[in-house]
Amino acid sequence: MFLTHQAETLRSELRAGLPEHLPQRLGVAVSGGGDSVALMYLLHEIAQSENIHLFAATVNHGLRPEAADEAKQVADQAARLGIAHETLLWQGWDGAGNLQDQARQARYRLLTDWAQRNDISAIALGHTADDQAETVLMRLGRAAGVTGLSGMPNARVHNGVTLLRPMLGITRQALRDYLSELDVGWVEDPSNQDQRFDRIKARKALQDLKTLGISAQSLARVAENLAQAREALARYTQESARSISVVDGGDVCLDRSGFKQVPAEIQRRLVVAIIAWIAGQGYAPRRAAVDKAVAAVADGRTMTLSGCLLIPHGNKTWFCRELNAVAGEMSAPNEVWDSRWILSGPPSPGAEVRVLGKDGLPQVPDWRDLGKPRKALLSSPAVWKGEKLLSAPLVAYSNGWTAEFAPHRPEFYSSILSH
Ligand SMILES: Nc1ncnc2c1ncn2[C@@H]1O[C@H](COP(=O)(O)OP(=O)(O)OP(=O)(O)O)[C@@H](O)[C@H]1O
Repeated sequence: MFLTHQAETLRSELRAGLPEHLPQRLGVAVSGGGDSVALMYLLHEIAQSENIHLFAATVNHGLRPEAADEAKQVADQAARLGIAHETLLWQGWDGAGNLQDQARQARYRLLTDWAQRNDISAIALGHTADDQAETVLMRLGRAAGVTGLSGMPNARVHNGVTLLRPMLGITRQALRDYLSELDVGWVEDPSNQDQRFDRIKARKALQDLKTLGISAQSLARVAENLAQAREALARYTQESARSISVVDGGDVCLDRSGFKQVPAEIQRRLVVAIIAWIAGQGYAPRRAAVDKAVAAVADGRTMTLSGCLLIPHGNKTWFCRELNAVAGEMSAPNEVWDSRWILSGPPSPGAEVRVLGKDGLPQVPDWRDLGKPRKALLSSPAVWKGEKLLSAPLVAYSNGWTAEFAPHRPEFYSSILSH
């Protein structure tokens, strides 16, 4: 295909937003809108010159009658480029929850499942500089910090698949101009005109901000700058964690006087990182709750937060799982318990993994000798047969059993860099 100077610039900007080494099989999510159609055409050029396979998918949410035709239009465009294309149908909405949110979650699930089925390790998405600028504007309204204002990340892993956003520096207009030049059509999503959505309001506000010299591109650059600052803060947090905390089994113990000496921003990041590591990413606490936790650590007070318990213990604060959060967790041996642990041992018919709890701890002979807070021990995983405790490997009562981290679970200090 003949490329004009402008198209060539776009292509190299897009390439710069992609990882240096592209996977052999790359996916592209194409809604049929101008951004993702342009992405498919540009990626097609790149895939040809770098000799990789490109695959495209469109999700039909089944919410608008025209959606099937739109998916067909993308399928035809893909076919003309020689790209394998699949339409993924969402049939899951049961009327519960927020429709936009449910549709979005379903879309990512369908796309990542599609990628896994086809051995595709990364999917490119068509978010643009305008989307990034709108995100930043909306987050300004929520008084976000460095992380929030760094906008959408250009890569993140979802359901085992890497989602790439290589066009965060490219404007929507440049992509539409490119398509017009190629004489390729696209669909305008009708929800774009709908004032109900904050994103659309942000889009309109951006028009007005132009008089102040604030453009989509400048806000997208702000996000990029802050993403670099976020990266630096994550490293600072990691270094602080290494010097003032130790990992004990699944718990993290933080030295109180060391904690008081690090800047407030790092204190908050430490607390968030510890909680995310212990309780899982789905438990991200709110800013006010994090501030309370920082104060609780500094003052040596007990607190519960997002499924974790913070317990002062000597000159440390012990972060562990909260008993109530895991009281109902049950799994078989060799399976994952609480998304964290795998307990394995000798064949024991009828054995199950449950929390040690108040019934189990008294059955462990020497738990007091461990010198750990009782409440931290209570929430440990244990192996039970009926009411009989077989093992509590994290409480030095193993009886031939071991407790290992679930395979996907990162080590604590490296998990800090993923925030
Ligand atoms: N129906 C769809 N089928 C395939 N891909 C889609 C679909 N909808 C959106 N996408 C992909 O997601 C990108 C962003 O689209 P859009 O901005 O509408 O989504 P969003 O819900 O705002 O995304 P996010 O919530 O992740 O910011 C598109 O450019 C495209 O790559």
